[in-house]
Amino acid sequence: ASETEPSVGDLLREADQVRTSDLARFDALLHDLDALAESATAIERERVRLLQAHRLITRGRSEEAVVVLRDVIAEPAGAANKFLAGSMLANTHAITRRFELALHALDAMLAGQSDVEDKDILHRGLLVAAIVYNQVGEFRLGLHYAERVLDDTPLGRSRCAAENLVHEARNGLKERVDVARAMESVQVCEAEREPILAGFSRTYVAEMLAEDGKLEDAVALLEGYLSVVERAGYPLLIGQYHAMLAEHRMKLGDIEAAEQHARHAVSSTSSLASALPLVVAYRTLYEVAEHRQDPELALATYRLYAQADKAHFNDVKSREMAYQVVRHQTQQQAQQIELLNERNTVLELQQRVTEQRAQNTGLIVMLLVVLLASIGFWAYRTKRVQMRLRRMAEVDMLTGIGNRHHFTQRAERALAQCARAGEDAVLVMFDLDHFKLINDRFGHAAGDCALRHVAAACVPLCRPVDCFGRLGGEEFGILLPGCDLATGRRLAEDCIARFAEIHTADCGHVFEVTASFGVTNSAVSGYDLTRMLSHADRALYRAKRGGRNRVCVFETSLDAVALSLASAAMPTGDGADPDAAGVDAWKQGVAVG
Ligand SMILES: Nc1nc2c(ncn2[C@@H]2O[C@H](COP(=O)(O)OP(=O)(O)OP(=O)(O)O)[C@@H](O)[C@H]2O)c(=O)[nH]1
Repeated sequence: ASETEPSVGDLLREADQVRTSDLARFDALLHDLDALAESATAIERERVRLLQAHRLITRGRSEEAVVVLRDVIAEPAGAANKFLAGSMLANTHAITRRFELALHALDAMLAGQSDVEDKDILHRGLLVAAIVYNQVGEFRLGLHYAERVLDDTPLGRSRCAAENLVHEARNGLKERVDVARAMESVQVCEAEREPILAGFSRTYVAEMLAEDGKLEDAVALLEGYLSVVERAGYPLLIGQYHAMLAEHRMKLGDIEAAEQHARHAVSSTSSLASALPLVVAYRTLYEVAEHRQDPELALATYRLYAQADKAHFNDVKSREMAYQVVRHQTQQQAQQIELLNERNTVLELQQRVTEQRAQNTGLIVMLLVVLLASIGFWAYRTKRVQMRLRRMAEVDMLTGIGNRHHFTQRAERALAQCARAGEDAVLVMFDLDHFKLINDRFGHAAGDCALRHVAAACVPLCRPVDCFGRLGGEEFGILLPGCDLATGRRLAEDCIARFAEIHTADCGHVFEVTASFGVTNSAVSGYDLTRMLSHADRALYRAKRGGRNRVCVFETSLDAVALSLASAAMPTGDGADPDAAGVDAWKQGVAVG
């Protein structure tokens, strides 16, 4: 059964075809479509609504139709439906002579034309545009839209309608209508069974014939078709045929026929107070009365002619005015939109400026951060270099303890502090025993290794306030501020004990490391470092002489001999410490010996 049953699409197509020609069938189809609403798509259901609106229009219920059409335009299921609804709305307003509304509807409809793919629907809209623009006297626009339809070389009814609209527009523009083309469109319209449109096409041909002085031909053409036009039953067209015939007959001197046609024209268009045929008909009747020298009738018909002419003129002007009003409104709207757009642009620019400013601030902050980071980095690098340089200047690279220069500085400061505080300070000085032998036997690297062991063994015995340094070669010094002689001696003995525990296997050879110690304190030697060093050195020398690997405390009675011997052997320089100079000379003598 489903194979024979027509689909919603089929029914829609048929309803569309018969909507103007067969109202009974159209109603039946709408009824069927209503029943099939469930199986229809949203677009199809909407198309049914548009057909229902069409039925309302044909029954004179245009107000209700307008509500439906506006509804579809506001929320369409598809672009084509929106366009179709727009064209129907414009047409409805034009039929009810609300040209401003019609023009607004057209503007809205034409804005969506590029979205319409269905050519038939597009042509329907463009034809409505041509009709409305011709009606409001904008024949250029009428011509444009009618020709756009013809550009697509449409068939049948669309071509017939478009051709007629082209002729109407050219006529309105006072341009010549192409007679051959008008005759061709007559045939197209007749083939489409559109007697009214074919009839209008003939009026354009007749007009051109009359313009060329071929009045008889024009009359023959119009009269030959008059019965067909009368059967078609469109009052305006019937009126126009009779009015034209009346005018031409009058010119040909056929007064009786002219009067008859004029009266027919009046009777068929009497309900259309502003129709042009009425004007022509009354004018002919007036001319007939004049011709018959009937002043009373002439005056009466002239009055009617003047009235009809005024009504027609007013009608034309009001339609033209509608166009101007709408254009003005549209322009105003466009200006308002432009104004708003400009305002938006200003706001956008302002926002961009604000953003740019924020961006710039961010950039500056970033630059500052980068700058601070690099300054910080360079400060850190410089500090590190400084620290390295300082360490290099203060530390003995072989043993890692303070060098002689640093030892001297720290020890002098500590001694000055002890002097101020009236505290004792003790200096321990030691020299490795037979170090030359170690070097000679095991090599210089083994000697270096032994020096590192010795320094490392002493470090844990010193307090942070003690000054421990390598005075040169294999000679070391430890200054203990705030300590007495006994403490110094104990420290020296602890050192001896620790040296005895040194394992030199990691130096490549196993050998013993011992040292000889000389100790003095500030109570005996004073707070002068050079003097203390000198005294400690002398005690150390005694320790060497006494058999090495031992501690000797400076004693003036024992060590003064050496001092005076050294003083005598060594000439003293300007301001030189006699004690210190003596020790060095003496030492040199020992080394030589
Ligand atoms: N490996 C090494 N040897 C050094 C270093 N500084 C000095 N010497 C050596 O230490 C030796 C010191 O020898 P001397 O002053 O004769 O004294 P000694 O051999 O220790 O004998 P006494 O002091 O009398 O016990 C010299 O041979 C120097 O070359 C050093 O940094 N590394």
